[in-house]
Amino acid sequence: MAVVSIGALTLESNKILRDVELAYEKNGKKDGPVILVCHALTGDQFAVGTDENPGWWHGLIGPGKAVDTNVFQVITFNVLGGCNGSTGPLSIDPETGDPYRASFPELTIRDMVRAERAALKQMGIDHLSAVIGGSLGGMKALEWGHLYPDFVEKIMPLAVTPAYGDYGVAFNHIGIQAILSDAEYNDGNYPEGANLKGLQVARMAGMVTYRSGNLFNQRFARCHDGTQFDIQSYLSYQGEKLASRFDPNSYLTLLKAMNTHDVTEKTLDVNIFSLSFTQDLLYPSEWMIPWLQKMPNASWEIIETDFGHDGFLVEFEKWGPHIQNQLEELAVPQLSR
Ligand SMILES: CC(=O)SCCNC(=O)CCNC(=O)[C@H](O)C(C)(C)COP(=O)(O)OP(=O)(O)OC[C@H]1O[C@@H](n2cnc3c(N)ncnc32)[C@H](O)[C@@H]1OP(=O)(O)O
Ligand SMILES: N[C@@H](CCO)C(=O)O
Repeated sequence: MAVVSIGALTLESNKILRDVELAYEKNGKKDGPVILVCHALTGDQFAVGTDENPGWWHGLIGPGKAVDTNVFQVITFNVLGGCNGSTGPLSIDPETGDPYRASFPELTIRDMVRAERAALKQMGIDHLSAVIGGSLGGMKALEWGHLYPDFVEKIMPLAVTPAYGDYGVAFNHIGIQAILSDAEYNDGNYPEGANLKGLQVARMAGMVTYRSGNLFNQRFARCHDGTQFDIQSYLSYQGEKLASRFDPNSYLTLLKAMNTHDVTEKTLDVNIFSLSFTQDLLYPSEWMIPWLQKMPNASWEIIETDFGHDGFLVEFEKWGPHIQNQLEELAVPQLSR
């Protein structure tokens, strides 16, 4: 696994996180202009992956695709606080020699972006052509524009709003309480192979906000197998799947970071192109667009979809061309095509 070490990081809380590492995936044209891609809550650094194991944006990024790896280098970090190789609750706390688990310090979206800025410096990268990300990744894209407007030419925050709304905080609260009240979670010290019902319920609650009522009604149509409705088995399946691949302490860390993010009162002096998705219950366009209208250099599109919030993970043919057009307008790639 590719990992970059950045040493100690002082967090917004003033706590110091020692021996910080970020795991990453890098693809595309060697020495080409750099695009940073930011994953969502349960994503990871494998945005592209391989043909055998495609990553979550395999349909968007690749040779001749909307994010053309014949032109650009594309880097994705596993987020600070994540559980796929970057420093997070599963990492060893140098103070104790044991994994942090529930003692991992609370993070902000800004801490995550500062860590990535340090990692890029370590990798010898001193300019980004674009930062693209959805959901939590969109919050990071906004934060890149806020913290480092001279380092990045264009930010593309997708399926996001300038802060996380009360509706999102409410569902995060349900998720957090479900995890904390699970005896198997054991205050963060859960045993290997534990059946983490709390994390499963948290994912089920989350799934209801990532899609739309219309999508569920079309897809499941009240079908019943004699024991339960299909939507029930679907949600249970999604809960089990997430609990088998994700660390609950990491999940808590990331939810809390999302809750506190807020650039509502900031003016981002950077080129912004944003996508909102219809029926997004968490990050509605009705909130994002009035904020974008106050920015000096912003444009946007609204994508019609029944997927709602998860629209940024599917139906690339609908919105990929907007991303491609935006990338073609960048200053540097014109020279390198
Ligand atoms: C930007 C980021 O980093 S986030 C991306 C990283 N996260 C992930 O990849 C995990 C989250 N994944 C997803 O959100 C989705 O898979 C998407 C958005 C990528 C695609 O969504 P969809 O194509 O609608 O598929 P969805 O995940 O809803 O459902 C399909 C799964 O449900 C199962 N399923 C469908 N109906 C039922 C049912 N009634 N009962 C039980 N299981 C069911 C399918 O068998 C399938 O299983 P599989 O995933 O093991 O193949
Ligand atoms: N499907 C997304 C939802 C949060 O944006 C994820 O699992 O990360």
